[in-house]
Amino acid sequence: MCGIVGVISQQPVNQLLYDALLLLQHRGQDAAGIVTGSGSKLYMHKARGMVRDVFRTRNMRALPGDYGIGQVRYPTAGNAESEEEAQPFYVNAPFGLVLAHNGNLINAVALKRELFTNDHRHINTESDTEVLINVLAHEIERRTHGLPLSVDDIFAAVRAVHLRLRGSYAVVALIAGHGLLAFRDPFGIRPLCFGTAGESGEVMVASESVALEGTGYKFERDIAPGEAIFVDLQGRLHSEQCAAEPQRNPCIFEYVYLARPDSALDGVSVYRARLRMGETLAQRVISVLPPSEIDVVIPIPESSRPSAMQLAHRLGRPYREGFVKNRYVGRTFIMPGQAVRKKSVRQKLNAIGQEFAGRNVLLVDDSIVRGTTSREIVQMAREAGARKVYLASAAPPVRYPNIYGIDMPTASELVAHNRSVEEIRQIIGADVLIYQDLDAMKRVIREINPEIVEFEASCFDGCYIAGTLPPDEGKNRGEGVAPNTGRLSLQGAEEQGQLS
Ligand SMILES: O=P(O)(O)OC[C@H]1O[C@H](OP(=O)(O)OP(=O)(O)O)[C@H](O)[C@@H]1O
Ligand SMILES: NC(=O)CC[C@H](N)C(=O)O
Ligand SMILES: [Mg+2]
Repeated sequence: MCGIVGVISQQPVNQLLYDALLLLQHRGQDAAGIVTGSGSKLYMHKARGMVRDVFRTRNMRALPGDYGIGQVRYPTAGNAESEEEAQPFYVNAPFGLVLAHNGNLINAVALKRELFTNDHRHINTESDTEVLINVLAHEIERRTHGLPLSVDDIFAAVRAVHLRLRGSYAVVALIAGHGLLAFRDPFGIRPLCFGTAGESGEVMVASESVALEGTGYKFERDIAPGEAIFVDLQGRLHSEQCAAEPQRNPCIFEYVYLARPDSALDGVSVYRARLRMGETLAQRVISVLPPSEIDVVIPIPESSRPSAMQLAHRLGRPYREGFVKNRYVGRTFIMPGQAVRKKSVRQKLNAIGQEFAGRNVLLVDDSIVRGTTSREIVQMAREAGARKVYLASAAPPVRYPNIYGIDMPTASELVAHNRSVEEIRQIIGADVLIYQDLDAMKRVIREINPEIVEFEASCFDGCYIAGTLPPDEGKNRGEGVAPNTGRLSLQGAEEQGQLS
């Protein structure tokens, strides 16, 4: 996941984009970038770091204009350390195009090769997003060739883009002097919605509804899977379904962890989904442990709170805040590198001794992925004097890699991969370990919006609806993964392109 935003206004948009990115900061902490447009001139600033660090006053002053896009990055392809891979990306032809992307392409290596051999386009970084912008640019260029750009050309280009890309992509792009384009992959894996403000048709597109609400925009609707919308500089909104067979399969992990609870994605309030997950988890707990064995239910802040609260309510046991979160430490799961993640758990969370001393505690987390948090937390609960430490996860075991925009690309790093619940329990060191049931979780979220027929839930069920990595890349995954990061790498694609 990453956070993306785009806006067309009649006023300067630099502060608006900054504010929206701050509201999306939980989706990406590694890099941030904004591009604004004034007439047909584009202005860009992007760098590694959190929003507050990347944009100083002088940078903000250098972003004039009344339309723009922004991104906060959580790298899932290429190199987290590369400043160049911060988004948005820019290509000068046709017209001047900038683009920001949330998601992950699984055929980026093949596309890079194709772009080089057939389209004579050079990709200079390891980022799949640079591939994406070049595919879009090529498809727009093919349709215009020196002629003025029409809305039909734009939608025809998006249709062609859908045919070439595999994987997940929610996209915002500016076409200099023309307007704002946004589209979502045919499965709608990553979220994207838009809202309006004022009488003059100001439009904002964002990954999550919280970015609209927090900046004074009225949520209009989600962008449908496969749909594209184009807003011209006068604020006229055009939309078209550009995929042949769209189907709504939102990523279920957004509801578990990625999104903010005060957002609604694809018609589902994330907060409500988390409360319901707490209810189904309570049923699992009751089937394993009599509630009388539990003295207190304690959430592992931040994301597990709604589920833990509802679970405690269902069990009729007290809910207590046993861990205090240092608000100046970011989300640990989306930090790059295991060493920094491990260190950050202790920096981030501290136990309140009296909530643990002599008690049987049920700790609740939203998910257990690498097990970094759980291992540390269980140990901290014991150090604080807990008699028994039970652990419940509001998500099912994460057993398979995610290749659609969550940075868990290798199975071996997942604590639940190829392990029984008992084996995981021993590794984590809990007295009892209880997981959510996948079907129950899907059912309760689907009850909130029955239009969602299926979810993208590959990290739980190993089913990859938008395709898997090609066998050679799968085989080379160890090598095809950038050193120390575990992320997919595009290295070598160009050489192969040159040879063919
Ligand atoms: O098993 P792990 O690999 O440790 O990953 C899972 C943990 O990481 C996340 O917390 P994070 O600190 O990122 O964010 P939060 O404050 O939103 O809970 C998630 O909420 C779990 O607590
Ligand atoms: N998490 C994401 O959405 C990542 C976007 C893109 N694949 C990148 O690595 O920059
Ligand atoms: Mg957490």
